[in-house]
Amino acid sequence: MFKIGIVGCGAIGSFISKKVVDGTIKNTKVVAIYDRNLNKAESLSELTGAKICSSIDDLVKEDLDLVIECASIKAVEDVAEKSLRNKKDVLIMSVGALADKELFLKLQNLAKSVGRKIYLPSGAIGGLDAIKAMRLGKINEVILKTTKPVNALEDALKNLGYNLKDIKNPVVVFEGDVFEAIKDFPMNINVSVTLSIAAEFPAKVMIIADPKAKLNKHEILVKSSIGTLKVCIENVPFEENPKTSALAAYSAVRLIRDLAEPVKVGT
Ligand SMILES: NC(=O)C1=CN([C@@H]2O[C@H](COP(=O)(O)OP(=O)(O)OC[C@H]3O[C@@H](n4cnc5c(N)ncnc54)[C@H](OP(=O)(O)O)[C@@H]3O)[C@@H](O)[C@H]2O)C=CC1
Ligand SMILES: O=C([O-])CC(=O)C(=O)O
Repeated sequence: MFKIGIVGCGAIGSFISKKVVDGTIKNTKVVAIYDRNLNKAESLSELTGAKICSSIDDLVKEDLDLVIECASIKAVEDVAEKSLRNKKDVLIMSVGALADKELFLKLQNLAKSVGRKIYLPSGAIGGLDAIKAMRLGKINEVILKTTKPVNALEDALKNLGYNLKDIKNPVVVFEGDVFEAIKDFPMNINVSVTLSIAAEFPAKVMIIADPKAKLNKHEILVKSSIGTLKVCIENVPFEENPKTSALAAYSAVRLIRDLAEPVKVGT
């Protein structure tokens, strides 16, 4: 039995748990969970039978094969470092944290020294298999254009001083590099950091708030010496958390399921 622990019992944590319980992820058990919101941890515990831990320290001491971070950028350092130090592999959803190069290198070196893995799912985007192969040539440009409904960007837009009622037409609310993008939109643009890590090249990012949009759209352009990649993905958002595309959770489920598969398809 493959034993997992989950930090963050929101949209993604709940979805992964459901897929363990319904057998989509086979031979797996959710053993331990932690969320700063006890109510959310309690409903996931009812579903999975998992132990509710009182802290991240508590959770990483359990007998686990994999710890899944699906909480927030701020939680990543603690979850990943403590999981690795306790000899557990870790899957990170809040990949935006790794825009901090020092943190990225620290975790990478730690994983190497303890012989464990850090998994970064493709999340809400696609095409990373091709981009990783292109990286073996020369990458010249990486662009991500993300269009989301206004409510999906609500928290970040309010912090940036936008009055949401004034947005009547699609408006460019951000244009700049990946490092600034994730600072301004920490809950919306983790994918720009995943893309940049796969390409080993900092993405240029544009974010558009569209009051008529119903889907989270990510358009990727990568130019390289091997060829040009264009990917456009239009994701259905989660009802419980419209900031998050359902594909992000499906991507994590697929990654966990594939860990046990004898055949690996895609780069
Ligand atoms: N890689 C990718 O492609 C994608 C990544 N994401 C990221 O994945 C993460 C999970 O997303 P999602 O499930 O939709 O988020 P939710 O907000 O639905 O769930 C996150 C849960 O984690 C809790 N939480 C947040 N910080 C901590 C902490 N430090 N310790 C313990 N619990 C914490 C939250 O509590 P509270 O309610 O109190 O905040 C909430 O219950 C987010 O960081 C999101 O930005 C999302 C989409 C795509
Ligand atoms: O789910 C999405 O469409 C992307 C997202 O929120 C993120 O990358 O943070």
